[in-house]
Amino acid sequence: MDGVMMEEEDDCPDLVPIETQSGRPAEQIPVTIITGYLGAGKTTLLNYILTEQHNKRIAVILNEFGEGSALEKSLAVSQAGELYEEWLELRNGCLCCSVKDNGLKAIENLMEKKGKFDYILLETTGLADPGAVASMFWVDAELGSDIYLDGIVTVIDAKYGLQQLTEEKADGLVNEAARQIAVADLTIINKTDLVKEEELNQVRDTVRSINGLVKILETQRSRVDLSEVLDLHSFDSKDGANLAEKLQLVKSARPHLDKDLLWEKMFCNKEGQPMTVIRLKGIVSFAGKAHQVMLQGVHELYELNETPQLWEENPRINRLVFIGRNLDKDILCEQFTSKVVLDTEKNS
Ligand SMILES: Nc1nc2c(ncn2[C@@H]2O[C@H](COP(=O)(O)OP(=O)(O)OP(=O)(O)O)[C@@H](O)[C@H]2O)c(=O)[nH]1
Ligand SMILES: [Zn+2]
Repeated sequence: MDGVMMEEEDDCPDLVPIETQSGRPAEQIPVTIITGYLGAGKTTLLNYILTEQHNKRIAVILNEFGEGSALEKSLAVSQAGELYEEWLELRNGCLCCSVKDNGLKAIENLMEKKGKFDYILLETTGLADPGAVASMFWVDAELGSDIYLDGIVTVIDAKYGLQQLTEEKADGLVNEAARQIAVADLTIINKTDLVKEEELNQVRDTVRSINGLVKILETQRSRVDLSEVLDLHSFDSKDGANLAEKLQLVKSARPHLDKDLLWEKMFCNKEGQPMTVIRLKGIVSFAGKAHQVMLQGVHELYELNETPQLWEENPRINRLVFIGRNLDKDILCEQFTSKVVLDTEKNS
C-alpha cells in the first residue's frame, strides 16, 4: 500500500510553481504538521501555541474531510484571537493528489488574501496519513516554494493511545495511529493526568518501539514549551530533499517482513487486494545459528523461538506456512527472499 501511494504521488499533476524574482524564495515559511488520532489533543495544542507568547503571525490550516465538523472546529480554534483559517478538504478519490493540490493551493490562497505569515500550523484529521500530507511539501527543488516543512508533531492520547496503536484494523487497512507515530519528529504523549505511571511507561515504550528516533514529550492539556515544537528544522535542507530522505528512512527503518506484512498489510496480491495473515508457522534458518528457529504467528503477533533441533547436515531450507486472505505465494516468496538477502548482507 505504501509503495503504491508513493508512486501515485509522483504522478500528481498541476503543482503551481510559486513565482519568485531570484528563482529562489527569499524567506521561507515553516509549516508544522500537527497530527494524531481522534481526540488526542491536537486542537488543544493548536490553541495553546496560539495563545502562548510567540511573536509570530501564525496561520492555521485544518485538513478536514468535510464531514460537518466545521462549526465545531472553527469554534474550537477561534478563542485564539487573530486567526486565519483555510479549509483543506479531502474528497473521496485519490487522497494524495487532493492533499497535494488542495494543500499548496490552500496555503497560496491564504497568503494572497492575508499577506505573509511567519508560521503555519496544519492540523490533520485524526485519521489522516501524515506522510501523504507531508509529501505535499515535498516539491521538486526547481519548482520552488516559499513554504517548507519544519516538522511533524504527533499527539497521542495517554489513556487510549495504546489501544489505538495496537488496534487491528478491518481487512487491509493500515493502523493510522501507528503510522502517525512512525513519521513523527516529535511525539507528545498528552493527557498524562488520566493515567498511572505504569500505563504511561507502556505508551512511551510502544511509541519508542515504532519510532526509535522520535523525540517524546509528556503533557497535560498539550502544554509544551513552544521551542520544543516550533522551528524544529527537522528537514534541514529547505529544498525538501531531506524530507524525501526521511520518508524513505521511515520506509526502510522497518525493513522487516513482520511489520510490512503483518502489521501494515502493505503487500497485495496480483488483484491489488491486501494480504491478511491470520496464522503463520514455519521453520527458518538464521545465519550463524546452529539451531533451527521456529516461527509462530497469530494475526499481528509473532514469535521466533530457537528449537533444540540442529541444522547439522540438513540443507538450510526455510519453510513457511501462511493462512489468511488474499495471500499470493509467489509474491510472499519474492518478498521473503529479498528481505532475507538484505538481512544476511547486513549481518555479515
Ligand atoms: N483529561 C484531559 N483531557 C484533555 C487533555 N488535553 C485535551 N483534553 C480533552 O480532550 C478532548 C479532545 O481534545 P482536542 O484537542 O479537541 O483533540 P483533537 O485531537 O483536536 O481531536 P480531533 O480533531 O477531533 O481528532 C477535549 O475534550 C479536550 O479538552 C488532557 O491533557 N487531559
Ligand atoms: Zn482537533
